[in-house]
Amino acid sequence: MSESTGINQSSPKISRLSSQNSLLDWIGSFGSEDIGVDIGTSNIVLFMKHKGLVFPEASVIARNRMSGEYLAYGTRAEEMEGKTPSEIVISRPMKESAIVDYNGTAFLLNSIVNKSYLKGMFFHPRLIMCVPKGINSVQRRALLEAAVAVGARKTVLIDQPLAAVMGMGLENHQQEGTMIVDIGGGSTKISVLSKKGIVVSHFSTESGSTMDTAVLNTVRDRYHIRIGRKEAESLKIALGASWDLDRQPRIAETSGLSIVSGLPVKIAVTSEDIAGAINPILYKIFTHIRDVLQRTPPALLASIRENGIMMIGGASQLKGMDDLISKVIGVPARVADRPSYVNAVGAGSALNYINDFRDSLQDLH
Ligand SMILES: Nc1ncnc2c1ncn2[C@@H]1O[C@H](COP(=O)(O)OP(=O)(O)OP(=O)(O)O)[C@@H](O)[C@H]1O
Repeated sequence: MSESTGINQSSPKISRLSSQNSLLDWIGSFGSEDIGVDIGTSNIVLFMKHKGLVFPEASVIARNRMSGEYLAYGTRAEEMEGKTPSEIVISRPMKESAIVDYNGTAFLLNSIVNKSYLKGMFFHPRLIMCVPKGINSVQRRALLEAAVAVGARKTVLIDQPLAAVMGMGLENHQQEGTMIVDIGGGSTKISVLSKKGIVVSHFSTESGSTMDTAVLNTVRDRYHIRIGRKEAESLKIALGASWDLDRQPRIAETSGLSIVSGLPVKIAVTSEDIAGAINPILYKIFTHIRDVLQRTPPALLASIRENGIMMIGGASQLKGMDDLISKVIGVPARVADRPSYVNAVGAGSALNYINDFRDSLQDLH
């Protein structure tokens, strides 16, 4: 069970912050900033109270294998992938929406905050961080330690679906019977909310990244060509999930290395190939959606049917995915505006109530 905060917009839960009047809080408030943070497997998105949305950075770091020294972070580190000598390791500190490299996550977050804000001597921001519903205590601690590394003087953890409804601008009374399907780079999170909070939720590891792996394997097996993850991602984005809807053949070109000749080659991949690769993943996601609907209290089902399924997360933008969900599940589905940023925007909106929430950093002591 998650220990993170359930935020109710119209009547925020009041549990007074004991460190609110502390000396550190007072000193830290000078020239400081409140920041909403969404650390994802693929991207980190920040929302700064005084600046708004910060352009997302890839959740990637570059490190020297021997010395352990960090060399780059974010999109710059991602661009180095496959182009560096063997002593430089490019890695993702998050896997399947969980922290797997604690120091790497702290370095990444610290670097992005520093870049976005000229860190002063007394820079001690207050953070609201999104967490998947049901996060375990080890992951919770890891996130709080990353917050400490940034010098945070207060940190509030907010369940992602609650951040999402705020990010979509829904008032508390409008969230009754809302179903959110968040298909990200590392996981799919499905939640149903009532006015009181999250009623049913489900977490699974089907994701944009597992789709990329499936595309990569299909191209290797079918065409005997080895392509990179970026190429697989581009094919997924270009051809999407619409084959199952209209059976219109579409093609996209990609380049890779022939396994037979060892030479670089260019090939055309079809939408049918991509459907063959990603359909087993999509249909698992549909099964999870059905399971969640079956566990949803009947009183909320009518509102879900009326409101439709809200899709967020980068991979919800897969071409045809909304129509496919509508057709298979029988409930209209639509993709939210800026689906990759909704959680961070929601955490940013929650900053207005930050004084009212308990400081999770207290649990570290
Ligand atoms: N137009 C698009 N069509 C299909 N997939 C897309 C598109 N744009 C981005 N994606 C995919 O979205 C995924 C990243 O989504 P997002 O940034 O929401 O993930 P994340 O928040 O980092 O991950 P998570 O929340 O699962 O830990 C990647 O797999 C990427 O390929």
